[in-house]
Amino acid sequence: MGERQLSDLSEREARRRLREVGPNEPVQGRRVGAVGRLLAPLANPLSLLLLTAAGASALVGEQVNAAIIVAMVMLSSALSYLQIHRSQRAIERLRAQAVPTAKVLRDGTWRVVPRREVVPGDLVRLVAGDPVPADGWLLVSEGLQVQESVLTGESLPVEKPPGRDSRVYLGTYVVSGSGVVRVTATGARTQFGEIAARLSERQPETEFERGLRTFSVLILRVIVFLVGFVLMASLMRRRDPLEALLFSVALAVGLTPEFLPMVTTIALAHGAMRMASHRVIVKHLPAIQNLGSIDVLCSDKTGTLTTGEMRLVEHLDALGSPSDRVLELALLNSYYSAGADNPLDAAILAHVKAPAPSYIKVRELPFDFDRRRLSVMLEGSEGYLLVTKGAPESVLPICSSYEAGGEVLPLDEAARERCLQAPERLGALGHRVLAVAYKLMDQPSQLAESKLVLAGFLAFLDPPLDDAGSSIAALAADGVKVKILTGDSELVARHVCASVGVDASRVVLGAQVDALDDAGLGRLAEDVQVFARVSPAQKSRIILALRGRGHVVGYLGDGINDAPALRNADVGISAAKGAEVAKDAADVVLSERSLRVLHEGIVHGRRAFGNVMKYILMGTSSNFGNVISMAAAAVLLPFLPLLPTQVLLNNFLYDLAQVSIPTDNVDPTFVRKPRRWDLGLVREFMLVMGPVSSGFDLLTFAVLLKLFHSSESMFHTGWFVESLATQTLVVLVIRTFGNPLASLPSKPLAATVASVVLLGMALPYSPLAGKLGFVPLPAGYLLILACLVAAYLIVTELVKRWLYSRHLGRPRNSTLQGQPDREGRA
Ligand SMILES: Nc1ncnc2c1ncn2[C@@H]1O[C@H](COP(=O)(O)OP(=O)(O)OP(=O)(O)O)[C@@H](O)[C@H]1O
Ligand SMILES: [Mg+2]
Repeated sequence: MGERQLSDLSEREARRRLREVGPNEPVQGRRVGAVGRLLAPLANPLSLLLLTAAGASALVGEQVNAAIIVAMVMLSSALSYLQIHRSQRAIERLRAQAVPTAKVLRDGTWRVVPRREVVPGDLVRLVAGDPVPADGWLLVSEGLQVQESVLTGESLPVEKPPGRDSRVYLGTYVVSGSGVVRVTATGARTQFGEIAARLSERQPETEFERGLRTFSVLILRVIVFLVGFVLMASLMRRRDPLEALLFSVALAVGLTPEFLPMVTTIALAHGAMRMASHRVIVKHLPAIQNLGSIDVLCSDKTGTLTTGEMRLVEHLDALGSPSDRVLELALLNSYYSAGADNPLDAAILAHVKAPAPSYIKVRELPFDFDRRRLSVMLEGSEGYLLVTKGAPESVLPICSSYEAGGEVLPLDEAARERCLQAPERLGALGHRVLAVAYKLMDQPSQLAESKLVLAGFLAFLDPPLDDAGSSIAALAADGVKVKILTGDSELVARHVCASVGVDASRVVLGAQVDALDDAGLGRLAEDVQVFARVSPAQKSRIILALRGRGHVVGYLGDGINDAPALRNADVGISAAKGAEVAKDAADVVLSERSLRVLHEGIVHGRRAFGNVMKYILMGTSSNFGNVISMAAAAVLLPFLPLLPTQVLLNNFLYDLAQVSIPTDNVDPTFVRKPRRWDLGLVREFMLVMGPVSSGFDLLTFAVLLKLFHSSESMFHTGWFVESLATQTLVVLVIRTFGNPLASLPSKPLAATVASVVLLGMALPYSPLAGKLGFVPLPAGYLLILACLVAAYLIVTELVKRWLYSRHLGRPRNSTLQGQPDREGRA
């Protein structure tokens, strides 16, 4: 059936059906409305508890307290909401540049529409590399082969002839050939909608999210323990139960890193936006973070190390003499094959610049990455002609004779040896080599790829990219090992890798990969930098084996054959010009395939991570220490060490100072190594820095009680100011691994920290003081306070150096923290 007779949908009818059946999404994305998102931070149990407590306070006549609590809960929620909302909007705008599309026939013209707008009845054109956008049957098929392993487990592509029984399914993708599909079902109604949805989702949890979760569990445990303890102690001291409860809740709020989601989102969004200025699109925010953790980057060769623009440079007969005959045959193969959208075929067509002789195409055995060859059967005046081209290793075994100098001779062992000389010579020069073979037949009996005549070889030049060598060196210097996983031959891989500085002293072939179990492959893959003649499934296995050894693995590739590897990597990276299915499977899409841009992305990822880590270490050190001191004081003192509202205000101001952490500068040394969650460091910070900070709090208590014989209000005021100053200023120490005087914070961070400390000091002298329960502090105390804060900062600096050197200096061997550093380099 010609395409002219295809009955298409009108745009109007398509829109009507879209309204009727809904968008073509396997699982309807749960869209949270603006109100829902505004209320989400409020729904955190602590906020609810606080609001309940505020209600109770109001009932017993403490309206001021109630108002303060409600105001603070509202303000934090609003701030969080606004910031997160802004970042998400920015990310959605970026993501809109990478929406998946499909080509449909409507109102008589082929047009590209978002894939979610495909409706039943639509005619969809599929070419190699396209994901099948919905379920349907094939009206037209030109050697269409579909990879259905996600649904059937079958790893070889399935050939789909045209016809009503020839169905294609959402979730699969076209490996070669082309066709037109009549859509029968979309979205959740597709046969495999559910499976497809599950598969198209990324791994449920990224490395970063896992880290966040374990951290949250840690914090939750501490909160439950501490708050329970304080509540019991207060009740045993027969304090007012409402006040004791409020105080405990306030403590819990103080411990909760309530701005963590906001800080994380903003930090990651910052990274994403900076990457967007290099025209790199990040599809999921956590992918940025994972970029920063990558310690192994696997990549295919073409377009990463080389320009990807193929040029045909030689055409030789089987024994290596120049021959036009081989070029003629190659032209027939390229011209009549359906998936002509490929750089090798394009190079052949471009080289010849003349139309191919006219034949009738009878059949095609399309290219696939396991056979690595492609055959077409043509009908002409001399009978039936079968032309095959492909990797020499794949074509020679199906030949029984060869052609040289116009003569056809039997291909015995000795001849085979001689025929292999030309491709070896060309491969060693870094040329990609294809073999061409043919067979003449009277009958188109079967498309048997056997007993062919080897016509000769084609050599293609694909020069290495200028900046590939320097980018690989830069990545290596920053702790990212680059490994090449190519479907090309060992010789070519060796040559190209050597020219860009990848160690190709050992090259492992696909066949050797199959002989190994996962554990063995993992060990081997750590040592070897270059894999050649690997199939898509083997690429994927190598990635999984490396991940199994505790590496965070990125995969860069843009071909159909890269899709499984992209899916299985921690971060899949594809290019805008790549196959649709590769872009679908990727987390990050580069506008140009460039290792340099990717390197920058990795640095941005580490920066974002560095800032998130600062927030976490802040919260778990001085903030944690404060809460311990409060707990201790609540037990030891005859009165509450701070009023519940003061605890909340203190925490609120402290949080405010942290809002600008995502903007902070990150030490250049920090971004020079892959960074991963190190819960051990967090825990140690908590256990060491916390008590250090409590020590200074206790010193403050002593000063207030013994030196100044403070009243209850003065005690509250004195401690409020001390605690706010210490826990806020300590960011200047924690934010850098090195000397805080040599590494300056970003302007917004410096500004928020300074304003919060000054505001805290000014409050006791403000008109609000009375309502908040503050009294002016004596000048003498302020002087001592300044000394205490200075001493505290010096001590934390020393302790920080010790902690960081323990955690960041030593070679790691645990797979959970840092990457295994086999050479033991720090
Ligand atoms: N259109 C084609 N016709 C015949 N053979 C082909 C064609 N395309 C590729 N091949 C053969 O299949 C092999 C593997 O394909 P390809 O090189 O694209 O894999 P790859 O893993 O993506 O490689 P790279 O790392 O260079 O991108 C090629 O080296 C070539 O021998
Ligand atoms: Mg490729």
